[in-house]
Amino acid sequence: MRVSVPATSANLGPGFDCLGLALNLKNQVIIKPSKFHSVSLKGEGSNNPVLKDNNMFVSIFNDFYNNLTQKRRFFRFEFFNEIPLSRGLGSSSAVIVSAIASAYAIEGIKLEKEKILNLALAYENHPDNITPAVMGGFNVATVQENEVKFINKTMPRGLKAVVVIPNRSISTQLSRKALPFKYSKEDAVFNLSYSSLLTAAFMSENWDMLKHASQDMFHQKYRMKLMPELFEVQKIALQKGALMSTLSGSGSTMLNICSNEDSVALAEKLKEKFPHFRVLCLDFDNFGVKVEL
Ligand SMILES: Nc1ncnc2c1ncn2[C@@H]1O[C@H](COP(=O)(O)OP(=O)(O)O)[C@@H](O)[C@H]1O
Ligand SMILES: N[C@@H](CCOP(=O)(O)O)C(=O)O
Repeated sequence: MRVSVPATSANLGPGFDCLGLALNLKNQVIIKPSKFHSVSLKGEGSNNPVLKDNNMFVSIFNDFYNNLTQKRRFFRFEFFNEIPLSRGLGSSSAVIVSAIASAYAIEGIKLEKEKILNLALAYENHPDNITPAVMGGFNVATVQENEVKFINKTMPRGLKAVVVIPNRSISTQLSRKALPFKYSKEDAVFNLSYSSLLTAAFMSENWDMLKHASQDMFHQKYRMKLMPELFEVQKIALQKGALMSTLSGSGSTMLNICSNEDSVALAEKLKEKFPHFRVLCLDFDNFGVKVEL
């Protein structure tokens, strides 16, 4: 059985903990019944011993599998990871979502995507990464009485994401602690109005509005200060044709959305200016988690 899951970019500026979209950068796992437990890793995280010995995917998979079947069986897990860890591209959501989907699928149980999403909430209580990881596309999501309420929209082929990935990681948990405990009414109204405008821009495909609507007062400035070069990435991206440029999730990646036509030149310019960062030109993913038996 093969399961794949896309990277995600959350917040999109003002939509802290509620907006997110999926990118065509994927983690895949092949799971086979085996006499012994074994793990092989290729790609991102393959030199990290924790991922081999105490893998979050394996522990979530086992929790669900054991609960579902009451059986003790062994598996071989072959991971092919494209999503960098702790860079704000939803690596932890990808693991959570794909582990849950895998545990059911290997027993031949077909689980609705909404069910996977609600089970994933037990591991990540903000729905902005897990929703696009499950559903693909652009998503607006909130949690009501332990259920994710969301609206999903397909991303068009005419746009690309140019992501700039620094070589320094930022843990989501730690970076959430760096945010203010309280916000003023002005900041709350600011983010409410910009997040609403940004959502309307995505839903109506008014791409010229993205630049105006993607401003934020809740988290970016606090987080980007930890890596001041990110302000320069944002400035250059906007000058060189990005429709919007925001911190991806809790960072350290910057997400730049642009037209297909502008994407190569934008990526080249960012590579030239920031040779020590990784720059990828990606399509959007519109499918989300995928199980192939
Ligand atoms: N491919 C993976 N396999 C196992 N665990 C992973 C993998 N990717 C991420 N993780 C776990 O998720 C953590 C990163 O989560 P987090 O700090 O939320 O960053 P991100 O922004 O990438 O989601 C890692 O430290 C690791 O524990
Ligand atoms: N809304 C969350 C999103 C975290 O995304 P990640 O990809 O960095 O895990 C936040 O801003 O903390």
